[in-house]
Amino acid sequence: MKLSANLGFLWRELPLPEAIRAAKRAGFDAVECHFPFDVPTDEARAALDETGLPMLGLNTRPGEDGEFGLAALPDREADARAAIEQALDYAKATGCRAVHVMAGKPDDSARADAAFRANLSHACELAGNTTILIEPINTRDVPGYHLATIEQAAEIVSALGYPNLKIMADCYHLQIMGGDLLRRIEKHLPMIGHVQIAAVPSRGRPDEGELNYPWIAAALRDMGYEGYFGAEYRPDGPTEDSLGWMGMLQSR
Ligand SMILES: O=C(O)[C@H](O)C(=O)CO
Ligand SMILES: [Mg+2]
Repeated sequence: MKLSANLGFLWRELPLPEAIRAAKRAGFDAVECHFPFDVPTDEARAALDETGLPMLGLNTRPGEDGEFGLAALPDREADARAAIEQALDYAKATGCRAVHVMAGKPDDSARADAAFRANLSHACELAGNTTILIEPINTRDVPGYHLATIEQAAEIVSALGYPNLKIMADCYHLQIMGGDLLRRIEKHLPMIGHVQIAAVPSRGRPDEGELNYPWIAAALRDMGYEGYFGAEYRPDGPTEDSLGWMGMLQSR
């Protein structure tokens, strides 16, 4: 299994270039991050080139004061598109493969849906070779988030019809929002651009909690998933001390 370190949660105390180097030392095959925009692109790029790790993804900026994305906020089209353009520019300058367009927590869900689809279309048309990801996020952690289920994400991907629009299937969120992980991932497999993992319910290291990731990873591989598994969990101490689970997945 190919493993990616999510540097929004792992080694988050380190500057991004140092976190990339730490991920390499620990044996990860790739990295992904959340909001790298304060780090000059040439510094991030230099660490990626030096380590040889691909950067799989980054997020559009979340907005202000507890906002969790902008793309589904009616009347915020200019802010949402500026965030998309900033993320795509950063991705292109660093060779990052995907941009996760964060939806946000709108008040009016019908207008929100129209705004989200229009902003995603804009993102897909600008993106070229960069993949655009949308991620269902559980509403226990983020009440009011516009995109909460894989079924909702699949309907949007299918309706918009862009080949570079994919779903980020975060097993932590999917398990909380209905479970039945394997069947639901298998049903939507051609639309899935990336998979993330963490324990449920703690969001701790993937060898804790109610999900059996070695088994899930082998089942996903058998059904044809060839991508990486992004470790997006919160270590309960230094990241290096939390990595005992890696061998269990790498050997599958
Ligand atoms: O929270 C998550 O699961 C994400 O993957 C994310 O990118 C939001 O920061
Ligand atoms: Mg995630």
